[in-house]
Amino acid sequence: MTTFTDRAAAILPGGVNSPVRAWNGVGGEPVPIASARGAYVTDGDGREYVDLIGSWGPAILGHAHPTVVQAVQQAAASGLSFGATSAREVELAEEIRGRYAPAERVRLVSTGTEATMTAIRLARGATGRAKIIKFAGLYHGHSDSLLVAAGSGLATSGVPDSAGVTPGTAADTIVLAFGDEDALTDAFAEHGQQIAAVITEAAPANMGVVRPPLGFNRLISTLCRNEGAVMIVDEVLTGFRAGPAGYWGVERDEDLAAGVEPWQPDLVTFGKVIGGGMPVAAVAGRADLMEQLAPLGPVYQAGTLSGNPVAVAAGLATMRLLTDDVYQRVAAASEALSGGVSEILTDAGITHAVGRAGTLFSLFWGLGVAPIAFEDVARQDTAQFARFFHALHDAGVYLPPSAYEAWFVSQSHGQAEIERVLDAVRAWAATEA
Ligand SMILES: Cc1ncc(COP(=O)(O)O)c(C=O)c1O
Ligand SMILES: N[C@H](C=O)CCC(=O)O
Repeated sequence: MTTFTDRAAAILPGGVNSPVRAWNGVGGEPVPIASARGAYVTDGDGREYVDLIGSWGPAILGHAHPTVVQAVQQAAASGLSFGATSAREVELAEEIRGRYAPAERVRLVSTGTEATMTAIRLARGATGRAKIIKFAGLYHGHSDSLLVAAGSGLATSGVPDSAGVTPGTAADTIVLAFGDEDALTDAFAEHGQQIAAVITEAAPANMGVVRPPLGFNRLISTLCRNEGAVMIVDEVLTGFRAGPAGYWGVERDEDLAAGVEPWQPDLVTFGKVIGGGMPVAAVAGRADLMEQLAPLGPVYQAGTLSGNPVAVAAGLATMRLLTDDVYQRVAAASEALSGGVSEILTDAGITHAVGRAGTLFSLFWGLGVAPIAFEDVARQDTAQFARFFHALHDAGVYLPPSAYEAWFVSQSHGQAEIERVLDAVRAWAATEA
């Protein structure tokens, strides 16, 4: 009998439309998902799972929030796409700037990949320089110059560089170990006048979740300012999820509490949450840089469906629902789940570490200390994670099928869902110990 996986694999390369959806990192056949509501996804056979993928980040309110669904339905009834600016695009951009002050100007695009690609082009156009610095294990989407030593699906596959990226393109990308202050300072000493930008995830979350070492983001900001380079902070994943003002906001609040002037990104990229599950992303930042974009400036960027009215309606409704109460519930779920899982593993003598950045977290398998650099992340026991993944899946919990991805909770993950996950972890730990 032909299975769904066979049918998908016969038409979609690898059976998927994005590699992280395949189960290459854990083995086995992915089940098709038919629907999602709140903290749950349901497969084609009607089996329900507590969902910890959350569409890889957007579903912070839980799936199919009625207010968001209604906003989408109303917007769709008024026309699917205009190809001209509409009021909601301005409102969404204002909503972003109202929560994230360095986003002085905002250009809406459709994917995080477009946002980071545009940010790089803008930095190069504004500085007249070619080289960029990125950190090993961090993922910024799939544009050529960023597909070097990348995290997420590339780390999962064990092949962090992509075929098809020319040596010339890759040569302009300098790769450094995340958190290595000396390497960063040396790179600026050697290439200072050639460096257009440093791009970093506000907190890495595509090689597991890594809290940046104290002062590392500030050092990037200082070196960029001193050398005339652009600091690009990628908040596609962390933006409006790690905290109300992304992970930048977490560090800003810590700085303010310590009486220190917060550092500022020059450019910042968003995606995921700002689209509420629809294709919306953004590049934003300092007005003088952003005004280098066409039609004001010489750096070209465009998109037929950029600022699509239906997608923007989902993003705007989502952003407007993101109250302090939502963030408190997400933080409580994240704390209860990460703390609960860790306690069970510790009691069972299973070596692990928890990586946390704001409300984001992931587990590192076989490592006693949360890693910072990708070379340490890569020492994880991925075989143990694969056993864990399948045991939880059998028990009705859908984890990201990779040891290199964050676990995504939402405001809908309450006590019942957390208990269901912890029961499944307890049962697995008893067999594994
Ligand atoms: C930090 C980060 N940047 C960029 C991207 C690319 O976004 P997209 O998948 O929407 O192209 C992702 C996720 O995919 C991401 O996590
Ligand atoms: N880790 C990726 C983004 O954050 C997962 C999304 C994808 O590549 O499909």
